[in-house]
Amino acid sequence: MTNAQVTLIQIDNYGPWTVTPEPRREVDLQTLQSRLYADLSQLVGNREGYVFFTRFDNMVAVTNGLDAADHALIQESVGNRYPVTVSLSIAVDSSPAAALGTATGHLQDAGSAQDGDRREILRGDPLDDAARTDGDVRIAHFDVNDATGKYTDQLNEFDSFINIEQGYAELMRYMRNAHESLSFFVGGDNIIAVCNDVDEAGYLDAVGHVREAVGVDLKVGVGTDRTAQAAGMAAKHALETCREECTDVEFA
Ligand SMILES: Nc1nc2c(ncn2[C@@H]2O[C@H](COP(=O)(O)OP(=O)(O)OP(=O)(O)O)[C@@H](O)[C@H]2O)c(=O)[nH]1
Repeated sequence: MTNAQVTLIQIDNYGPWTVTPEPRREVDLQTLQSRLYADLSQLVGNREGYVFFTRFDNMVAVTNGLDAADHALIQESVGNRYPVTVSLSIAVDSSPAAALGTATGHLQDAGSAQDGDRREILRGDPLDDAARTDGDVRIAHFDVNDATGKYTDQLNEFDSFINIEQGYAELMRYMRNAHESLSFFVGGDNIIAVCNDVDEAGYLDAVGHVREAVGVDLKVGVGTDRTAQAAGMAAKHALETCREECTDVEFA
């Protein structure tokens, strides 16, 4: 059984900050958000986790292997580097969607995202080190078949983007509803899903659903390990096997 440790990262009181004392320049907000994501990706990545940018003001991380002290250090580091602070909430569940739901609940209980007094909350219980196994994190790395030939080299960038985003929108909803899995667009034509125990038929259904709904062809490599990065790397190798064998789904 998988045991995903998910951390919700939320910028504290960000909405009011973006308009105080008057609306801040959009380019500065975009720069702050992308730099914060880059720093978090490295801070969590150095400890074998993954961070997904989702809406930038809220980000989702898979943090198996990071304990409470690691989270506190990351929080402190952000507070020292940025004009904003972040709250972190951790939860563990065999269902990634349930883990994120629990983590979100802890933070909502502590106050609103736009509450000026709710800052640098750190809540939740990381997975006990003794309980960790090589089966804790399952990552499915989805990739569009021949995105270059079908979209990038054929269409203008915006129409390519619409096709990729429509594939993403269908997949994220399907994986969320059918498999309690969390899927994130990570650039290019790539989507990384944090999954629970989905079998081959489940992935084939997801790929078939997206093909039928919006005409986007996907393949997927699946990896399982103790940490997000190890599982993610195994998933990438499985994706290479899909390319070699011309298959839709491969497990590492
Ligand atoms: N984030 C991320 N992006 C990638 C990765 N591999 C490729 N990309 C991006 O995806 C784009 C398309 O690359 P590919 O998926 O290799 O190309 P393709 O034309 O779809 O070919 P096939 O996948 O072999 O069918 C690249 O331009 C990159 O932007 C990856 O592992 N991670």
